[in-house]
Amino acid sequence: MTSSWKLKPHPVLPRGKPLLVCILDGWAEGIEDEFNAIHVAKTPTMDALKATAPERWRLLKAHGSAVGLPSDSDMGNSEVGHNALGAGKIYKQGAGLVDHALSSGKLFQSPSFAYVKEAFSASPNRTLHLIGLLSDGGVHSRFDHLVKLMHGCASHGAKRIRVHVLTDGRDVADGTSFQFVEALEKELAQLAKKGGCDARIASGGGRMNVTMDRYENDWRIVERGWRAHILGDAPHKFSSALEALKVLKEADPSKCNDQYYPPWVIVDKEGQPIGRVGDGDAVITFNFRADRMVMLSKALEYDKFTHFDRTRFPKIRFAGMTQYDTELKLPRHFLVTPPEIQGTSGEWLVRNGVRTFACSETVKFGHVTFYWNGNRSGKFDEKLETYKEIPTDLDIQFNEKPRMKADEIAAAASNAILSHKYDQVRINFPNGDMVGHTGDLKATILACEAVDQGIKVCLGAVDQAGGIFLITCDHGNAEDMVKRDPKTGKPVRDASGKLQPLTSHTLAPVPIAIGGPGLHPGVRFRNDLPAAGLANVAATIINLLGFEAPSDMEPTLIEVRPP
Ligand SMILES: O=C(O)[C@H](O)COP(=O)(O)O
Ligand SMILES: [Mn+2]
Ligand SMILES: [Mn+2]
Repeated sequence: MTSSWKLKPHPVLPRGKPLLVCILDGWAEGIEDEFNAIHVAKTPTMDALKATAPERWRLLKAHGSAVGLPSDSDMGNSEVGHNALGAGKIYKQGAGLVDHALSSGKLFQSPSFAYVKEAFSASPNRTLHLIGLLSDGGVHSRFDHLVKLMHGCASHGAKRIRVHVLTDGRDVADGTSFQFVEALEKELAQLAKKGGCDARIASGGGRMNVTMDRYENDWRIVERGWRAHILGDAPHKFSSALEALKVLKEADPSKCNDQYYPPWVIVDKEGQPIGRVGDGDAVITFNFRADRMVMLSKALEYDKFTHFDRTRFPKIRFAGMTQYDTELKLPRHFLVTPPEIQGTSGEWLVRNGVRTFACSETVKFGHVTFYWNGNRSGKFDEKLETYKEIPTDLDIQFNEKPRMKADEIAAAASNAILSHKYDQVRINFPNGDMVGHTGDLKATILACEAVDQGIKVCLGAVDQAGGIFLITCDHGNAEDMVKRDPKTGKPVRDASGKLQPLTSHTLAPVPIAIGGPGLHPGVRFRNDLPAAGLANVAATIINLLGFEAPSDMEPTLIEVRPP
């Protein structure tokens, strides 16, 4: 170890106490009424932490500028939340970086733009394909980015544009796909009118069913997207995107929501797909967030690829909105440089000999590894780190089995704590978030109860091992399951009097609690950091492991007073 990586021992807090770091995904403090799944759920373990040790329980900011998002009206999300938690610093994140690259025009001056432009400006027959999430959620993508990108490409010579759209219903309300498609059709018509550009929607599907899988949970999802967007092949063929959404929903209203639409393609009068990707075409994926674009990028970029049979592998010029994996350098070409996250707590701790066990089930596994470590897919040190992924169940929606793998995660964490092989045991319970995104209130209540029971098991192990715990969350979701009037906070009803489920994250602050028999009795939360956020957690963890935190991290949340 070079001396620059050496952390000073903490003046009071010792090393050698196993530390549980437990992230409850999608869990925050909200209005306490019947639409707050956490409030309604029986959560005695979390309730006791709040009630019995007020100096060791507090709230943290988990949205907007506190996690590097463009504005305080941006809800938090797992990417920026886990980046901030792991790095201990606030970085300007993807959405803001793309805003700047587009408004300054720098995006269109980048070498990667020149690279894709070469394809679409070579001949009017060469097509530019844009693939991504059609949404203004600001989590994976934004509608205004897509619009600016299309217009910019047209003014740089694109004569034929095909947009392949994944419908959202997860970061925005279910059913809004219709509005987004209508708005996109208007922009495409403008491109035709103003620029003589033949611009159309060519294929699509629901984001949870088509293309946007993550962490290699289910390659069949990406394969369905490949077939629709690249090969022009899908079980459902329509003459327009609006027709696709309408007809599919009417045929099977229970299954065809925005998140889960099956793949569809737009065909011409002869029944031929209008947007197959051919040799020499350009492809841009317009999502800025990494996790759900990595798998598609592999399929688009890698010569050697075994996850499914691509049938045809067109020779394309491909660029991502950003580089989705900087370790893998994937994709090679990207329009906006991603934040360079350096000196994360993971790296500091490894370089000071701390042994870590990290675990979640597949859908959140990369959150406590890849995102925690600053968007890095590998380990820092094979010997000091153990990563355990518990496979997520396939082929069911998350409200069908709200316990998900909470029991397995709790058991793995407890065993790791009791083994005394690790100094830090870091886990993520996905339930509040994954079930919260379904909009199913009853199931989300069960999900929160499962998480609370999982925490209880983990805290039992912490007690037995004489350890310490730090429990916190990455952003809100389960604490608010209904759309509300922003001024009054009262639930809003649609024209037919029905309440509208809220499937997205929220702006709410998240709790953090510390404790355990190994915690020095004088440790308490400081009261001079009222605006602290997720980025203050890394220094806190480093202190609890017996070190002083690096000076460039956001300040620690704790102080030690004489007991
Ligand atoms: O990708 C998703 O599932 C949602 O868009 C955001 O959820 P996450 O930020 O909790 O992963
Ligand atoms: Mn999350
Ligand atoms: Mn989520």
